[in-house]
Amino acid sequence: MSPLPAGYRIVSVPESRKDEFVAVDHLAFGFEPTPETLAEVPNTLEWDRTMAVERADGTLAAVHSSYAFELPVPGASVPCAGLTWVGVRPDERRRGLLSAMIGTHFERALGRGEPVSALFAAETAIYGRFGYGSAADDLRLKIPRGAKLREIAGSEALTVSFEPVDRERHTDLVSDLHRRAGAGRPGWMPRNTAALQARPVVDPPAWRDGGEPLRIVVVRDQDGDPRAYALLRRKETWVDAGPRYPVSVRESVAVDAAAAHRLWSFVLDLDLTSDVSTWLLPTDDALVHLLVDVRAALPRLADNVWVRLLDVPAALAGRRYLAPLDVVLDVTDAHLPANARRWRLVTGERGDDGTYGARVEPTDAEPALTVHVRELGAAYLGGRSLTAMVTAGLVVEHAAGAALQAGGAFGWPVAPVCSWVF
Ligand SMILES: CC(=O)SCCNC(=O)CCNC(=O)[C@H](O)C(C)(C)COP(=O)(O)OP(=O)(O)OC[C@H]1O[C@@H](n2cnc3c(N)ncnc32)[C@H](O)[C@@H]1OP(=O)(O)O
Repeated sequence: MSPLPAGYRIVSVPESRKDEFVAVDHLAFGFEPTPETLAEVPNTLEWDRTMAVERADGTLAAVHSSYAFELPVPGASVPCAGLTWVGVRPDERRRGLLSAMIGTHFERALGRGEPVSALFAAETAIYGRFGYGSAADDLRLKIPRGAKLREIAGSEALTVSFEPVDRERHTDLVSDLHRRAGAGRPGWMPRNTAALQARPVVDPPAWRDGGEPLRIVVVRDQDGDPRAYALLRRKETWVDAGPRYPVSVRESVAVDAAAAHRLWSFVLDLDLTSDVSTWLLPTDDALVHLLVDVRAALPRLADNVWVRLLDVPAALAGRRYLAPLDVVLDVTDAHLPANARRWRLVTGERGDDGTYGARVEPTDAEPALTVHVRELGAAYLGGRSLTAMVTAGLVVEHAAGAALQAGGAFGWPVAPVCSWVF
């Protein structure tokens, strides 16, 4: 992708070089965890997927790693390299180190048979140039205490517990409910290792920003089975008019509407509090529909997961489509030339769930759409409209109506999101 400075080379990083690796990331991100935090937070790196740029003197100048994920996509899931821990020493910036690492990352992911890569972007300007497209938004709300919810039958019968988070007791509960609540949602990345499963329930004091230790609200049915949780903390705040504690929700999930109603009825009515801030909710979360006055919750969108199609035909054939489609796409991709050509995507028989699989083959036929691999990545999870991209001038439509038809097939009724940052 771009040559490294003379004497620099890309190397694998074994666990024995963990301290060197982590030190580069701390320099790049400008933070230094306390020994207490380091001891408490599990290291999630997969060492056979952890790489660095080494200088001629053997020291590390830049690092990255990836997770072996299975990315939920519309109606299916595909192997995915979850790019993470990208950092370049501040005194080595803008010399092409990231570009070289991205080249290695693509090559290794393709070698492992991963047709897709995904990431959370520290800054939005970084990854589009490498063909990653912003594929989902998440919703952030700041809901006034006591906000009214629409009534949902069955909510009253559910019980609620509120307790300190305990890693031993709550890891499995959170993992299991997270998986169940997100089933069928594109982008809902499973936390597939013990270290990743522990992440949501660890709570070193340095992460509390003056708030209380992490608490968990659990909603259970009459049999005692968990149906929803919220991980949250309150921050003691007194003003002349009285208590005004803000509540910050780290993660919340519910397996059905009654559980969501019971959960939010409780969280929105905690004593001493003034408002509840949510994080990384899907844009179609049940809460949006339950709130009587969603405007008062000051909804705000932020870019969520970014997706890069590494192997275009395998990636496009790896998901389902909402409508029959026969379309020729002229794909542009400056970094992975094997993708840069015309592809014919043809859907097959309608499946039992009403959706369609597809085969994707090279063709010389005239294209209906010219699309950069970045925009294809953005549309891949079904949450971005190809028609809107034509309107914005990012996708070129050669045949009238092609974007409407392809967009209808690529779209998906469940909004994509990843509920946690990897
Ligand atoms: C998935 C994740 O882990 S996200 C975390 C990313 N890490 C961080 O944000 C930590 C702090 N920043 C860094 O470590 C580095 O500055 C990085 C990783 C963002 C960039 O690394 P560099 O080695 O400087 O990038 P590199 O020199 O390869 O730049 C490639 C191109 O991207 C551009 N670029 C790189 N970073 C940025 C940025 N933050 N904003 C805008 N453009 C950028 C460069 O200008 C260059 O453009 P050009 O090709 O037109 O000349």
